[in-house]
Amino acid sequence: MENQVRSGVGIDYTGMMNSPQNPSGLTKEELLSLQNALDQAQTSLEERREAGELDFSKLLDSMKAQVPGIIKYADTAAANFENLVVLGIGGSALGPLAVQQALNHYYYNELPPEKRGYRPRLYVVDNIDPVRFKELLEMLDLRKTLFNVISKSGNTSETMAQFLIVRDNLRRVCGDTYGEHIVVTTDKEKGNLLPIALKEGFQRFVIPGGIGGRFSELTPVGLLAAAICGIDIAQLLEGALSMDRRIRETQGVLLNPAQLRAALAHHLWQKGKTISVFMPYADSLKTMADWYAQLWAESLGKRYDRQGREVHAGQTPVKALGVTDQHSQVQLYVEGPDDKVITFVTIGNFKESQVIPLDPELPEDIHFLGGRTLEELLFAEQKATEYALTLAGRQHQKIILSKLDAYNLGQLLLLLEWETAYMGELLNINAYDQPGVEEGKNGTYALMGRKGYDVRKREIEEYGKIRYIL
Ligand SMILES: O=P(O)(O)OC[C@H]1O[C@](O)(CO)[C@@H](O)[C@@H]1O
Repeated sequence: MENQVRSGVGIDYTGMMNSPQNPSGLTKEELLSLQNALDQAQTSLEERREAGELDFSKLLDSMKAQVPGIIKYADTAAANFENLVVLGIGGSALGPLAVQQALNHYYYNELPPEKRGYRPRLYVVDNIDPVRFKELLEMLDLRKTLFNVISKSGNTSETMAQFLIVRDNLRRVCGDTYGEHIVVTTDKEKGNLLPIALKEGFQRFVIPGGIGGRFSELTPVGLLAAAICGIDIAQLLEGALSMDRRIRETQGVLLNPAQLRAALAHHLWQKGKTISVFMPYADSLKTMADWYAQLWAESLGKRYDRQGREVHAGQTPVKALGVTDQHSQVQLYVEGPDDKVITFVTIGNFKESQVIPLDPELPEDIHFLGGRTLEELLFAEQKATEYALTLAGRQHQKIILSKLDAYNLGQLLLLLEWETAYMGELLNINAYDQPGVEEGKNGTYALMGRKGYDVRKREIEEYGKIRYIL
């Protein structure tokens, strides 16, 4: 069955390969032509790993060793609180959100406590919209709420602002015990959050030094919230470790899944496919597309290559959802500019099945649905979209999860992280910094009056003098 792999995570890249139906697809020779570059990438990624740049892979074992401690804290937190609120942004929020949505009940927060295994509801607040924030605080009983403040740098304005508001509210409502409602996840040595946590005695978890936000889901950033909400984090890490080994120990583009995905992306990038669409066919993977978008965009969108030449590299990630977006974006994918490569993500076996009833009294035209299942309809629609794209000469591939569980999700996370690292090597850029984002952060500091940013403030004010406003 095409939407099936025996177990684990597989890649069906038929829709990218040359065939009578897809004459503009890649040939096997084209794929193999990148092998030397991929071998060099593999060597240099191992070196970077040793040097501490790829700690998302290197520290997986030590994360596994932390599991009992995390679970111990998580179980106590689950017994003491009805709500868990994650305060963070970017990599400090998207991973926890994606894993929760993928693995827990879709309506987890709405379930009665016994159906949640008496674990707290989870809210991930990844923005500073004042209306949403105020309404969240109004809705929660703060005496029954735990806040996990997550920031690798410990300096991010948005997260610090959220934290200050929450701390203030907690002090008013909970008095001297307010600190018991805050758990901080941040760097071991750096940032402003750390000294506050130490001074005020908040429970603390550490984000290891060599892991940037977008690569940090399998550290306490993601593991803590997942464990508090009853997700099997040991299995998540087991899956991650198995994919990590598979990628590190396998040679050859046709066998190594990260090399394959990066090679396909790189070939198509060179052929002008500047947009990478990530389209899961499962509502529970919708926020995984948000997580992937940050990973791909922030890692690969770079002005300079490693030699300082201006390259403006990077594919624009687009998030879509099957089948929903078949009725909106797919029109563009099939007939619009030929600048996209589409990755479907499918689940071989859904954990639930839903039969569509057959009613002979109803019009005959809808009888074909009766007796079939919703997942059959979903698979049929996904396959039909593949076919329509192929007929239109559009390139697509599919990541297949045999089923959606913690083990396979861990594998998927590592696959996407490693393929991003490989793509960084093929593009010859630094995939681990984000200088374009820093500029905006500094500008915000300046406009908000942070000490030491006066010159920048004057520059921005100067720039703002002439406006064209209708
Ligand atoms: O975890 P931090 O340091 O608060 O950063 C949050 C996010 O901000 C960025 O630094 C820039 O957008 C991301 O890379 C990161 O995930």
